[in-house]
Amino acid sequence: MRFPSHPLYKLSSCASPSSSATLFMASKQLFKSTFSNPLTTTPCSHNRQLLNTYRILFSVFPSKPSSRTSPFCLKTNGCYTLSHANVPRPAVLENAEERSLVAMRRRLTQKLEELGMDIEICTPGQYNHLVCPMCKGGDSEEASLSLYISHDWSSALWMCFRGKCGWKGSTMASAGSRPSYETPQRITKVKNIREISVESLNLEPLCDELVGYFAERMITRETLQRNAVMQKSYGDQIAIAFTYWRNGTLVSCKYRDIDKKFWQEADTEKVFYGLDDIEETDDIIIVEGEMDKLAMEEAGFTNCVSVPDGAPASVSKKDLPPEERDTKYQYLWNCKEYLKKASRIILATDGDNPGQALAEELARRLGRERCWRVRWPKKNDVEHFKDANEVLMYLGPDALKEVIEDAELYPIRGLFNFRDYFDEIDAYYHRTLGYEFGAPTGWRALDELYNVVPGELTIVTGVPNSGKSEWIDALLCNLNERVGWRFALCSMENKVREHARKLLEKHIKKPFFEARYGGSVERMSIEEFEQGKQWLSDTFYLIRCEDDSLPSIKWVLDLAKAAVLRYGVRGLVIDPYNELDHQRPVSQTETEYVSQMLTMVKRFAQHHACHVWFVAHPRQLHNWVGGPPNLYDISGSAHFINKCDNGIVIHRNRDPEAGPIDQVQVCVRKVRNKVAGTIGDAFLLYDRVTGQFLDANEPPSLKKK
Ligand SMILES: Nc1ncnc2c1ncn2[C@@H]1O[C@H](COP(=O)(O)OP(=O)(O)OP(=O)(O)O)[C@@H](O)[C@H]1O
Repeated sequence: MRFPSHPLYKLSSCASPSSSATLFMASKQLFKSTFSNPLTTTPCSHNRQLLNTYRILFSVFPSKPSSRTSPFCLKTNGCYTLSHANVPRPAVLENAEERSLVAMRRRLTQKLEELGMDIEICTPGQYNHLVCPMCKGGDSEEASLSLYISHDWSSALWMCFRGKCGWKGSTMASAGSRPSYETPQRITKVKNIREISVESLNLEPLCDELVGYFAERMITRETLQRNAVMQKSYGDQIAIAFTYWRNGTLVSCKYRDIDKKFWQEADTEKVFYGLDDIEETDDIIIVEGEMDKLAMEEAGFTNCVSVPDGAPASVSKKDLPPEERDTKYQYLWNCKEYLKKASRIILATDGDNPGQALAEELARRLGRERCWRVRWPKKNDVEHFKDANEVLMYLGPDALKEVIEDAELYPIRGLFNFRDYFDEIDAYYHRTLGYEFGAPTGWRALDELYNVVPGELTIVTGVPNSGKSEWIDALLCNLNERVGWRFALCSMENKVREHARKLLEKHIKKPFFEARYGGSVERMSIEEFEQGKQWLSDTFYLIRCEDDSLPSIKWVLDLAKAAVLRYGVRGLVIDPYNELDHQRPVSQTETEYVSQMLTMVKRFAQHHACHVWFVAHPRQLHNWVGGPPNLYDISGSAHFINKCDNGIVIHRNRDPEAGPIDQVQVCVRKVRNKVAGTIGDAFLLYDRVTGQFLDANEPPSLKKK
């Protein structure tokens, strides 16, 4: 039957004085108690039905649950409470009965464990809740499997309460008996949708006290009337009844008690609450609860619907299921005719994580391009208001209206506006990010041309023996000395001890050994050496393949990521490129491979704000006449020069007639970021004794004996 005058139903004509007296008493109950009737304590009709099924099923067992705890007693948040009491184990098996109990328990345990149930914390004679071995509790990993083990461990019966799974079965401890169970049902469709009416559900007009309850939440009598909010009596207790309509016909009803426990009429159609309000509307607001839908109306928005089932715990990682298998969001597909014309859908779900997950799930299904989202105003310095009803209650209808008017486009992954980055751009402008101009190299001549920006990639090349590795080491020492950076080193050609020697010489500015190359310069003392070792371990982290295999770029970057996260390194050296494992699929050219590899390196650099120096050799130069090579000469691909942020060629003079033999030319051949430098050549002097690089006009800081 149809609700007689919806939406013009007059609540004021509701209760007679006598009935309102009864209701007043009843509502006292409502305000302080939970319902004694188990039907009213289940959160949804589906579970209620299952409970009924259970009662019938469990009557086949001879022993009754000993616990007086209701098998499905509800926590205030609507979750089932679990009993984790341990089963007492007899210390001594005094008689045959006890021995047989232990044997049965062992056999039953084994059978259940074979089915994947972990029953260690289960108590016999009670309903225990476990993670279902079939569906693993879905995305939220809820303990959805209800397992009943008989008192004497002779049998067990189970059912998974997840709509998508529904796995159920039973088994006996007796030898030879096999468990019987049905395969999980994949789709739970509401079969045989019931025809309901206000009369058949025994719905009543709201009593004054409930109207008062809504008034406290700033929901007026007019709004309640327009939405046909009613009540239902359960013995001496009452619940609010939110009526669900489609084309003026009552299709479902959801009840709520004062503890915010919800349950819904069984076998009714799942639709949005307030569906008829969005017929033919271009703009639609979707909220997470009936109270929010009513709150929106107070702010002047009737074009609003509420989802019927609340929000998921998190966004599903799976692809969207086909419509007919999308059980959790059936209500959306059932209402698709109403939604398809909407050009703007404002997702005004709760500001908490489930609310945001719901917004994302809705946007995935409705099409992000026509979705908008709201930002709930601040409650205080740390918190925001959670939903529409909270905003209405604390800030009033105008503030709620403003929230909706200020709705912003729902973000589409990969599609941005500069506005999305304003915080970052502001920080860049005000130079609060750090190293916007790059960290200086420590050489006056070079600082004009090249500065080290976090997140950039520098390719370093030069003919063999030109001093590439030495120069990078010297640069790292400078950076550490000036700005305290630490580094991850993947230097495959260096023995660890030799690399340590080179770095220590640069740091201590004395030769490591008393040997020919040191000439008359004093060797570093044991104290200096010990202090240097401490500096080495505080400054560098080594990425090395401990077996003979070549490391892949992915392997190197994964370890570098660990070094960033664990030790806060700001730079990574990969020296040289050709010592990495470069196996590639036959279908891929070297050029494609290099491009892909450099993309990975750049992503790593940007994501972790870590500068990467990548050493690559030039290809064999047949007609080399002693000049610095070109960046396009790098062996493998032009992508090295194309993809890097900075390209540097290290070149040294080997002809005494052409100039000083210790002179090093640092050719900055590419600088993408003009803030950090420009192309040009800087000249440094190499001190072979200490491995230091010095500005050409600066005398080496050598200590003579
Ligand atoms: N300007 C220079 N004058 C003299 N010797 C130098 C100069 N620069 C580097 N060397 C010496 O050249 C040798 C090789 O240096 P380094 O390993 O840095 O070169 P590289 O370019 O990385 O070589 P490769 O391409 O073989 O890896 C070292 O012994 C180093 O001391």
